[in-house]
Amino acid sequence: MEVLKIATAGSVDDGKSTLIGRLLYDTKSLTDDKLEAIERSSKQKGYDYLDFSLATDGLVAEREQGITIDVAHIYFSTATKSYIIADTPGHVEYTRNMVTGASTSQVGIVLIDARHGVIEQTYRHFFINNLLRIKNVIVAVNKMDLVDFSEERYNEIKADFQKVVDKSDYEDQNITFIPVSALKGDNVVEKSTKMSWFTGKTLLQHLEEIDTQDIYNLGKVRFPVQYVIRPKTEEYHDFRGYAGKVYGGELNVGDEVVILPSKTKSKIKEIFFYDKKYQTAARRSSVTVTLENDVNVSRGDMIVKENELPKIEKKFTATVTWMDNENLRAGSKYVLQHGVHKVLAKVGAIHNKINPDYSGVETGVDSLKMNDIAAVSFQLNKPIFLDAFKEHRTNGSFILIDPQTNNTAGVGFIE
Ligand SMILES: Nc1nc2c(ncn2[C@@H]2O[C@H](COP(=O)(O)OP(=O)(O)OP(=O)(O)O)[C@@H](O)[C@H]2O)c(=O)[nH]1
Repeated sequence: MEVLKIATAGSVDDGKSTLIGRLLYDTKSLTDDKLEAIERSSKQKGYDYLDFSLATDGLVAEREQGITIDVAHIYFSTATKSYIIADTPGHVEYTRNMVTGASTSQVGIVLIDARHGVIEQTYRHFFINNLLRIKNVIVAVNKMDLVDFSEERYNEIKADFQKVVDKSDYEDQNITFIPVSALKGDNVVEKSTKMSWFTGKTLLQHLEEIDTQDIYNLGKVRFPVQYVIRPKTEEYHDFRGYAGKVYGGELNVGDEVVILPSKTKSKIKEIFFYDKKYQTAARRSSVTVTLENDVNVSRGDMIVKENELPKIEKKFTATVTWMDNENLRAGSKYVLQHGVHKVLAKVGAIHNKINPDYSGVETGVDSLKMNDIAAVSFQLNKPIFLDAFKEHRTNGSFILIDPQTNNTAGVGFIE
């Protein structure tokens, strides 16, 4: 079954929990005991509607206790797809959580309270969706019941949001606006009877119809070798397999390939998944391949197609989101982990700090604090095989590790 990963972001009280609760409720994904708890609590509180905030109560409880949370993941499925929702809090101090949540998502939901319209946080949420090249963004204008389901108000918000979209440099992005009432259930799973002026799909219908093929088939194939398999048994004496995960495209038997960094040429001879042989290794599959000739391949090498070489560089610029308590400073050193490689990286210049509210950039900055986003240049002690993040989400991103504390201190997206 297809899996669609969604990242949601909204400001406090925009109704994120309610929207997720409504999705779970209307798709009958809540367990009986959760359902009972919700009905009981709603009755106790004297509500004439269901208190969906309980559907995601684990997260809420953590938040109330002020515990630093990562990203909560919520799972549900329909007959067509399995869904994973990465639920991230929308505050500026959680920017790093939003980045982590969105970095593996294919769809972003930006929530807007219809009464308040586009606010500063809306810009930041959209910016993060753009930074991470999320192709499908759904702008859910919520609480339509509190603005009399007004088409005029909805159009006003849409026009305001469009001004932000016009500033974006990501042209292939699909942006879909949907007016909803998460609380009352309008246009989430069921079509609203109160907004006949809206002719689009409901949120779930839209999610169901997103073409995951289109999202997955991107970029060039990158096969970082995780293990070299050389069984020492007599039967397999000459066997040399290279195990790893296929990123960005497919590998086929007979493909002309190049092994990096040596740039030796070869051809894919066999593709194994467990003990069975296949003609094709699909994107994101974990396989073992063998090559036609006896070439020297080690862990950390990368197999790519002959005419699709990545860049081999020791110097590059990346957009970094900083995640550590200790500031990032120009001149300091980190361990940069890019796929299976760990190299030493020295921070060159911090070119500019980007204001995610689209108000421009700050120059002359020499340190970054937690949640800051900036263009930073790096110098490595060894070259890595990289792509620009725009062209390859996996091979275009990395993490920075503080060598003293071993903390993940930042994430980077190569420019
Ligand atoms: N009238 C109306 N109220 C809504 C709607 N959606 C959410 N609410 C209410 O808005 C309030 C906040 O909703 P939550 O779902 O808790 O908001 P949240 O964005 O998850 O907030 P945090 O958990 O604090 O981040 C609650 O009282 C909800 O009942 C809606 O469509 N209409």
